[in-house]
Amino acid sequence: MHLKDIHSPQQLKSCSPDQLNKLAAEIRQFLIEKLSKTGGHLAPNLGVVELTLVLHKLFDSPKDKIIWDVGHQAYIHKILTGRMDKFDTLRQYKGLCGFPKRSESEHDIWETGHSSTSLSAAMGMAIARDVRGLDHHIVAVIGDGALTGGMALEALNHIGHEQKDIIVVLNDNEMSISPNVGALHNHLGKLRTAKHYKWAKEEIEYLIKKIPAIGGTLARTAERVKDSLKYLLVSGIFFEELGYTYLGPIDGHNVSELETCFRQAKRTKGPVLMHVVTKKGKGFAPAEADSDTWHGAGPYKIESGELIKSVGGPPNYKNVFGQAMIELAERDERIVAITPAMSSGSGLNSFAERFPDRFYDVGIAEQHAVTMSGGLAVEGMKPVCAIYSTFLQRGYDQVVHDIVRQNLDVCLAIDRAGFVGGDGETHQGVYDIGYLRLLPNIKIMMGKDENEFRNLLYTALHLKGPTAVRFPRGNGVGVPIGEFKLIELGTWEILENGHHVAILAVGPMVQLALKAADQLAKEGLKPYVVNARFIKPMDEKMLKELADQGLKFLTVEEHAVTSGFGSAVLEFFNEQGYDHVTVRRLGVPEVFVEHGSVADQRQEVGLTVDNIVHHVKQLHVTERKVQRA
Ligand SMILES: Cc1ncc(C[n+]2csc(CCOP(=O)(O)OP(=O)(O)O)c2C)c(N)n1
Ligand SMILES: CC(=O)[C@@H](O)[C@H](O)COP(=O)(O)O
Ligand SMILES: [Mg+2]
Repeated sequence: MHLKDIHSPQQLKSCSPDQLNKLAAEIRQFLIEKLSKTGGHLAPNLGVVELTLVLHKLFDSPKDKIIWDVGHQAYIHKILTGRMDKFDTLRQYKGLCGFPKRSESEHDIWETGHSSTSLSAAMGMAIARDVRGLDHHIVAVIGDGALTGGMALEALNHIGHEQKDIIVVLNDNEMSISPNVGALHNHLGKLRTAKHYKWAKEEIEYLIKKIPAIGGTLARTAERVKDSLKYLLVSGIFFEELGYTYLGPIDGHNVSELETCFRQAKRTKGPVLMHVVTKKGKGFAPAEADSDTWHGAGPYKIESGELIKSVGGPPNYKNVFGQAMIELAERDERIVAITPAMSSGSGLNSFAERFPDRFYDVGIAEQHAVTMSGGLAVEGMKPVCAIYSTFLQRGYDQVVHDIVRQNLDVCLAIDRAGFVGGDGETHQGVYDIGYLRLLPNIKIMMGKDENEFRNLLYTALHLKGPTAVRFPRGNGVGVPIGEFKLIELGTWEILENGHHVAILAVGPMVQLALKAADQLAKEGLKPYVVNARFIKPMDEKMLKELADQGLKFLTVEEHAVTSGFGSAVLEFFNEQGYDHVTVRRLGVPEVFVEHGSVADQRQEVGLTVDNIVHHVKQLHVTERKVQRA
């Protein structure tokens, strides 16, 4: 059977291990070829080819539920469930989602993107199954990185307590995006090397009982031997003490071994922890050698493994951040950088090499990262918690309860603020202004370009109390990088003087606003263009001055309109008694914006030069109507 013949997982049921191995080779070739054009999460997927094949051979999806934690490694699952022909559109606008998507297939039983949710979802599904008297299997595939996520441990604890029939497949490749961290990771390391402790106790009993004649007696005796044997061997005692039957470590690339273990897991009552050891990037040498880089890669040349990157041009914001952090840490030994498992993505690898004792990758643990930053601050350090906007959602109570309420000097460096492109709806950074600006004490800011971003980071580190410095995914504008300079808190910048309408733009939207102003000038219209670089506190003096001129306002932000910067402007004028000021808000409506390019996403919601032009003109028209009335 060839890969092109597979249209349903049912076709795998009759495949021999040898046939599955041949399919695995075809799948790897398919992934390497397709992703060389589209980019995507190559290394994670190359590591789970055999695992996914055996899962779909031995379990009956969608009756049996297969959940993929993070879900970035579900490409083979998608290939085997009828979506192979869509891979040319992977992570593209209106194309195949890079994560499980319920609307794509009945086999995508649970949508993921953020890490560590699979076990909680599995528990919910298991309770539902049992309450309804059903008997299907529930399998959650979770990586060693995702297992460091707090909610995964919460669920692991609960499942063990309730003794639910759930098969937890720990896909252990020793890697998060970067090398995995933590004591649990170290424990797994011991288990990984325990080649002799291959089977759970049931399997030992099963083998002993097969010994002719004396097997039965021996089995009873073996109870004591086995228990002592278990303690003698490096065993999954951590998991077994939590109530799991531990099976492993298992070679995650050995189809026969995987089949034997999954068959054993299927007949085991109660929760099972299958410890599967895999190689991230397996089958593509560059990805095996550097699975951090190839965790999520852009297009590349297959032969050389060379990533196809645009050379020259403006610097990437994450690199601007990383460089700025090094320069700032050289000046101030109190500065400490914290990242929840995103050191590469946050541009902090060089910082980590330069200041190893002032850099902490805490694992996929956003809540811990935020509160640990608070601990650093109360002891006089200057923590910079580098965290994607979307992942900060995971640590929100810690921001409220631990940081802002205590008014601690913590700087939240909020990366990927705005649209993120291919990761799509689970990763858009479009809510943080809304969930932060309502809090007392916090200052929120976003630069119009990479140079101002540096200066705002510098300013934030000189302010008392909590700060949030937002910056987008992708490249800057290409402006010269100057010396650090302080920017007065709460001051905006008028970039274009004008009349009738003031465009108040945040971050990258400033560039769109300036382009719109250029277009409008050709038609004799000249709006103000204001760089609203402080979202909280706003430049209230300037707002009043502009309103007193009778101007109308157009706010532009790559953020949810509801609760965003534009709402803050509306609230301000309302509270200040400016009852007749017109404010139009451009931003992200109350929809989840799916994967595609950032340009696609902006186009979809109307964050475009043309739409800004349209709204300024519209405000002029209403202006003339009011004058005529
Ligand atoms: C809450 C959250 N934080 C961070 C991330 C970013 N992230 C995506 S995959 C990943 C590493 C996952 O490691 P692991 O679970 O071991 O899977 P592997 O890539 O090794 O297969 C991280 C940190 C995320 N998706 N969700
Ligand atoms: C799957 C996941 O959550 C991460 O791999 C994420 O895709 C990284 O995003 P960036 O590519 O913006 O660093
Ligand atoms: Mg891993």
